[in-house]
Amino acid sequence: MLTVALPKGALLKDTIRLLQTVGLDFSAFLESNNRQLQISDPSNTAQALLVRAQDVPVYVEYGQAQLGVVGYDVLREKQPKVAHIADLKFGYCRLSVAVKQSSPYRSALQLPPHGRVASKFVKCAAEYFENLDLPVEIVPLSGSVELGPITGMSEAIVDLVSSGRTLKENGLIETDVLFESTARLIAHPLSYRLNSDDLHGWLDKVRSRILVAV
Ligand SMILES: Nc1ncnc2c1ncn2[C@@H]1O[C@H](COP(=O)(O)OP(=O)(O)OP(=O)(O)O)[C@@H](O)[C@H]1O
Ligand SMILES: O=P(O)(O)OC[C@H]1O[C@H](OP(=O)(O)OP(=O)(O)O)[C@H](O)[C@@H]1O
Repeated sequence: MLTVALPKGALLKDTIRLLQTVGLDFSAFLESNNRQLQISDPSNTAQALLVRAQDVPVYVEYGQAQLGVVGYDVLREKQPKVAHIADLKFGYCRLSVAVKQSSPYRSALQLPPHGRVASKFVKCAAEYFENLDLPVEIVPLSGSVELGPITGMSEAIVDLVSSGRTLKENGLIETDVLFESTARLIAHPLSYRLNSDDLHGWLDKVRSRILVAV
C-alpha cells in the first residue's frame, strides 16, 4: 500500500487539500480531536503518517513512506537522499538574515566578524557566511529564533520569513535573502525507480493537479 509522510504544521492543510484532488482523503488529520498519527484513506488505497516537518525526509529516505511533502528549506538544510519530484507551489517562504531595526547593520556583510547568528538552519547559515568569507558563530535554536537579537544573545538571525509579520512585531528587519522555498513532493528513490505501488501513476495525477492549480 502507498504510504505518504505528511508534515504537521504550516504545510498540512494545503498538502491534504492537494491529495484530496487526486482521490486520497487524509482530512481526518485536520480534526482537532484526532490524535492518530497513522491513518488509511477511506478507500484503503493508501495510508499517511503525520510527522514533524523536519522528519518527513527521514521517513522517505528510509523507505517507510514512498512519498512525502516537505519545504525546500528542509531539503537544503538536511540534504536527504530522496528523489525530488515536484514543486507544489504552496508554502512560500524565504530563508533570510534579519537584525534589530535599531541595529547599525543593514546587510549580512556589515555584521561584525565573530558576531553571533541564531538559527534553526545551522548548515544553511554556516554555508552562507562561509561564502561571504565572514567568520560568525552560529547559535543553534529550535524555534522563536527572533528572540536571539531581542535578548542580545545574537546580532542577527537566519530564519524563515513569509508574510514578514513575525519580524515586524518583534522589531526586526530582513537584510538578505539566502533562498526562497516552497513545498516539494519527494519520493523514496528505489520505490520511484521500481514504480512500487504504482508510484508513477500517483505522481502523474499529482503533477496534473499542480498544473491545474498554477
Ligand atoms: N510562516 C510560514 N508561512 C508559510 N510556510 C512556512 C512558514 N513557516 C514555515 N513554512 C514552511 O512550512 C514548513 C514547516 O514549518 P512549520 O513552522 O510548520 O514547522 P517547523 O517549525 O519547521 O517544525 P516543528 O514545529 O516540527 O519544529 C517549513 O519548513 C517551511 O517550508
Ligand atoms: O513571516 P511570517 O509569516 O510571520 O512567518 C515567519 C515565522 O514562521 C516561522 O515560525 P513558526 O511558526 O514555525 O515558529 P517557530 O519557528 O518559532 O517555532 C518562522 O520561523 C518565523 O518565525
